[in-house]
Amino acid sequence: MAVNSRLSGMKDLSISERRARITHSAAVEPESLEVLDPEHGLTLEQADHMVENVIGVLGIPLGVATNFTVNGRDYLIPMATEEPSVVAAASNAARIARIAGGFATSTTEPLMRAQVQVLDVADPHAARLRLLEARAELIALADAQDPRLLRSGGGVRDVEVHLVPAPGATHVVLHLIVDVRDAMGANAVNTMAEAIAGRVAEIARGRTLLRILSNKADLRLCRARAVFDAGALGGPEVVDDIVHAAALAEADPYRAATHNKGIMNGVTAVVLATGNDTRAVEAGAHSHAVGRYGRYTSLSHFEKDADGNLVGALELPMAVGLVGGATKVHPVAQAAVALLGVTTARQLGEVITAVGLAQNLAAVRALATEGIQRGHMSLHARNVAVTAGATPEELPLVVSRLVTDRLVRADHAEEVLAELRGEG
Ligand SMILES: CC(C)(COP(=O)([O-])OP(=O)([O-])OC[C@H]1O[C@@H](n2cnc3c(N)ncnc32)[C@H](O)[C@@H]1OP(=O)([O-])[O-])[C@@H](O)C(=O)NCCC(=O)NCCSC(=O)C[C@@](C)(O)CC(=O)[O-]
Ligand SMILES: NC(=O)C1=CN([C@@H]2O[C@H](COP(=O)(O)OP(=O)(O)OC[C@H]3O[C@@H](n4cnc5c(N)ncnc54)[C@H](O)[C@@H]3O)[C@@H](O)[C@H]2O)C=CC1
Repeated sequence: MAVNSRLSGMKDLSISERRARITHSAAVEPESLEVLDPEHGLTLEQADHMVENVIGVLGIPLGVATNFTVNGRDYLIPMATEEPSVVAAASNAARIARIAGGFATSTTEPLMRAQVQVLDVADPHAARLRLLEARAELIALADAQDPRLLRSGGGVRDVEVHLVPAPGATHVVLHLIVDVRDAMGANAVNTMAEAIAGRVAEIARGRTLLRILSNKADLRLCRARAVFDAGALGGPEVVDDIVHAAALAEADPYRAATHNKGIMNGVTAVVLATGNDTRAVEAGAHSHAVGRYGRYTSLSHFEKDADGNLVGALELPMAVGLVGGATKVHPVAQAAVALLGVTTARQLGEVITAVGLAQNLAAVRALATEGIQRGHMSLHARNVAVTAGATPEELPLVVSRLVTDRLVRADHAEEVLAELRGEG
């Protein structure tokens, strides 16, 4: 069944009504969403198998972003986040992108790097050539570690040898370039790196030290672009101002860090929802933000097209997988993957990149127009009211007062509560 992600008014529904709309609009059975109930999600026993010294599990809200079209196909996007307005913002931007056909995405092959560091090499330049001469032998040795990966069409694709000038010596660093197919790939490439290290030491005539993947996944890139209709954004001045805002992020690292945080609001939420490694994706993104000019800058770009509409473009390293890691063992992650309906790691990475671009656009549009506080803080007001002690019955009244008074602050929430309760 084709998914229809154009769902309006989800915010006004109860949780069970939202679930009913989702199962009606996507190819998932209602029972598959039952694991989203806290009492049916990750069990203590499952958690105890995942990490060490387990004493409990942490619940994070799982929302669904609507309106996404990627490469002509609709997706409902599971997002795990503690931050208010993230899911709303992604849905809002996807709604605008949809007018011009949604997001177009592409990806490289899923290539990860593992590094093998060699120390105490007397002749680093000659050692580099000796290692490159042994390319076929090293590839065969590494490939022999992972027959399942080979059967899936993956395996080592190349060997590079970098000479890294470091204090006191030149380090010889061999890179194994591995096609990890649908895995995130860390365990797969780490096993290979450890397996070839002895032979690398012999050939280089040195001592191997670190044998680990690089989180600078610069050969595993996902790209997303979209046209955002000028009228739906608020007019030509808004387009120009978003371009001005993006220009500051390109030029100024103080702004770039916040701009990129806005992108990661979306990216990390989907990475987490699907049980993937958030730190790996974040490390990759921030190293990519330094880019080829050696200066930290924005990951995305916004420009005005010939028709006066806004065009957004985003490229990100994307080390995510569908086999291995928590994705396969966490029941909620499995439900999230089923809801997304992705079948390859590359497809997952492309959708995540589209979400990153949407998230970025929503935030920058808010900043370039009314400011972040109205949209974000009116949703954050619920947290503030609960923190101040509002009961479920008092909540709507307190939230509405905080928003109308444009004072979304704990002290004001306490004042409003005292007033409501006839105190003071
Ligand atoms: C918050 C909005 C979307 C309101 O925007 P709005 O224009 O008031 O929204 P609306 O009521 O007209 O609704 C438009 C659509 O937005 C979605 N939507 C709207 N409200 C909800 C809701 N409650 N629950 C679910 N979905 C919602 C929904 O898709 C809805 O369509 P509909 O369903 O009506 O057909 C807008 O102001 C916005 O996009 N703001 C940006 C918020 C944001 O970026 N938050 C992230 C936290 S701030 C941060 O960490 C990053 C930052 C900002 O520093 C990054 C940077 O500096 O670049
Ligand atoms: N620096 C980092 O980012 C590090 C991350 N990790 C962790 O490593 C885990 C991910 O490692 P993985 O190697 O992805 O997991 P994994 O080792 O659990 O699964 C990958 C394996 O699945 C098999 N496989 C089956 N079907 C496949 C297919 N279609 N495509 C690819 N492989 C297939 C292959 O044998 C492959 O080696 C994550 O939990 C991550 O947090 C571990 C060490 C360092």
